[in-house]
Amino acid sequence: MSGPVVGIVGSGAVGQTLAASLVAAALPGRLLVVSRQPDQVHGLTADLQDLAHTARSRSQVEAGEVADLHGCDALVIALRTGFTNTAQRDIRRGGATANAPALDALARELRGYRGTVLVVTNPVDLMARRFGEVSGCSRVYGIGSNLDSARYRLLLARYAQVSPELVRGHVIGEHGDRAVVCASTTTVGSRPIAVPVRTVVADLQRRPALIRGGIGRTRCGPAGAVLSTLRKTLGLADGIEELSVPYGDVYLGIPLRFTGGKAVPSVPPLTRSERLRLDSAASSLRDAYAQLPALPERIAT
Ligand SMILES: NC(=O)c1ccc[n+]([C@@H]2O[C@H](COP(=O)([O-])OP(=O)(O)OC[C@H]3O[C@@H](n4cnc5c(N)ncnc54)[C@H](O)[C@@H]3O)[C@@H](O)[C@H]2O)c1
Repeated sequence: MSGPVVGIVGSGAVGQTLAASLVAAALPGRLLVVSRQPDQVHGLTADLQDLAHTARSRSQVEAGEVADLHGCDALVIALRTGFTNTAQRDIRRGGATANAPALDALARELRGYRGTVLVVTNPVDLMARRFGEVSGCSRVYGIGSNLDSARYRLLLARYAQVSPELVRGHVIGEHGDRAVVCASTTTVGSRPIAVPVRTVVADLQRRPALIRGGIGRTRCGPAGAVLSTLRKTLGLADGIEELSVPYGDVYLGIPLRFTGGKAVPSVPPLTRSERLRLDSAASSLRDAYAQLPALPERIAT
């Protein structure tokens, strides 16, 4: 076996699609799948082993327990506890109260873990912060703003009728209703472009609903965002990912430039109104974090 060892926690829509993407790309030497439902994990593991064999992938796939995750180079947390999301606005924040205790329990078991942790569980900016604070892990990144940014570049390329590779631009802040479009620094073919911000924001907000309406859950986009981030964090590729990391006293999405697996913040110059929107996202996330269920006394940080 050669190649990094990657663990996935959660074997639902995102976990399954991600696992299949990783095996098809032959990124992990070994892939460990951990979840709450043993039947689901064992079924998925067998299916992925079939994929590895048919696609001639070198990835070995195994079911594992949380304790086994300490041996991984990178972990992806894509769990979702059972709850009904009734939120009409701030939909991703609807899972905060339900998911936080599961993240806490996992974080406690992973104290001392030294690898990379990618948090996918929503609301990702709050869950990444919670996981980072409870576990003490230093390489915790929330996935979401890079997916927003990829969608943004795709939509702009369609408006401008150019290839998406020609579009440069970021969506930062919250992976949610307070995402900030960095319109002032967006370029197409190295030239500034007048971004139709309202149209873009409306289209960005509609896109997850469009996907959910058709296939129940978003899964392929997040899987791609994780795959791309794993390559950067494991030092297999250099480049920029917009990820949720500590920003002042909160976590929110900013561009990080990865070189050889090491990240340096690379926030573009912001106009006054972009800066105000980012500050507003930070303030709202700070308030929402304070509303999360309290940590048990003995582990409060
Ligand atoms: N950040 C992003 O860009 C992004 C995109 C899409 C989805 N998400 C989020 O990812 C999460 C997963 O979404 P999904 O559609 O795969 O959900 P899902 O309900 O299909 O799957 C959730 C999985 O988590 C497992 N699970 C539940 N509690 C667990 C625990 N305590 N320990 C281990 N496993 C546990 C379940 O058994 C199930 O396998 C959700 O929070 C969703 O909102 C984030």
